[in-house]
Amino acid sequence: MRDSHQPEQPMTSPILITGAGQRIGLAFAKHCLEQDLPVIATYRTRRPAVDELAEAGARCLHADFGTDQGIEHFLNRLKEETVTLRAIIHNASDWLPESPDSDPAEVMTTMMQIHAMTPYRINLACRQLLENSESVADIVHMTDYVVERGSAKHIAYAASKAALNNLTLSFARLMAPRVKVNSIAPALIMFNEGDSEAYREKALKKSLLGIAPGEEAAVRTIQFLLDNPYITGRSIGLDGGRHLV
Ligand SMILES: NC(=O)C1=CN([C@@H]2O[C@H](COP(=O)(O)OP(=O)(O)OC[C@H]3O[C@@H](n4cnc5c(N)ncnc54)[C@H](OP(=O)(O)O)[C@@H]3O)[C@@H](O)[C@H]2O)C=CC1
Ligand SMILES: Nc1nc2c(c(=O)[nH]1)N=C([C@H](O)[C@@H](O)CO)CN2
Repeated sequence: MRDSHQPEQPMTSPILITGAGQRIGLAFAKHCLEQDLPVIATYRTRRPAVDELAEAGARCLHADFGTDQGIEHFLNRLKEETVTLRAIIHNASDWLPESPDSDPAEVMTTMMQIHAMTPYRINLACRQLLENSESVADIVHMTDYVVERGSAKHIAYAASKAALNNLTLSFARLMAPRVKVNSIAPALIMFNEGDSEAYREKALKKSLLGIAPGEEAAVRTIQFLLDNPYITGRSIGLDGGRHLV
């Protein structure tokens, strides 16, 4: 029972992480929970890792951003959960390649839906929640190094990440000074199951540092942006010097 003479403790606004069911999103959610920071995590596929997040205190919301209805449903659920947000980490993503049997219109539509429409709609809908934060709030867009160079095999993916990077510029202007908005543009961070040895060897050679650093490199970069009071409208290249190879 709180002593009535104690000053009202400022509420700690939750951090929203999309696509937190695995890999980088999951790692950042765990990082926040380890610091006793409240987390709202979205997942599309219910895995044991999501159960573990919930057991650790995260509020886990199902969200499939593949349709406008899915975004709308998520936003309605989010607003039932909180009236304030410390940060939004737009991490949810699908790395769709073009392939001979894929429909180009479907690939582009899906990529723009997840990487541009979803962050766009969530940012606009959550502006007041972010401004209600007890401290300056953050939006972090997880883009990709290919924003700078394009991609031969993930053309629509690269274009959608470039759109996301442009949202960083617009939302940084719109939401200052109560909200900072930045991109993180990773190159290879971690491999996927099933990546062949030949692919791994080739991929590692694409950067100066020649490593796949793992989730922690992304976790530290997100935290760096949340901790820094004077960076907004910028893209942080998390790419091992790939741009110089
Ligand atoms: N890993 C890397 O080396 C690199 C990563 N990045 C970027 O960093 C971020 C994190 O990467 P990584 O951890 O590998 O990401 P993942 O490929 O593991 O994807 C993260 C999550 O996105 C979710 N997701 C995909 N489609 C949808 C959808 N339609 N609706 C809701 N959620 C969806 C998936 O949910 P579920 O599994 O629950 O279905 C998945 O768990 C991404 O934005 C990625 O583009 C950029 C460059 C390199
Ligand atoms: N959603 C995802 N996006 C990306 C992934 C991934 O696994 N999921 N992986 C990459 C590659 O690591 C690429 O950077 C290697 O050059 C890119 N985007």
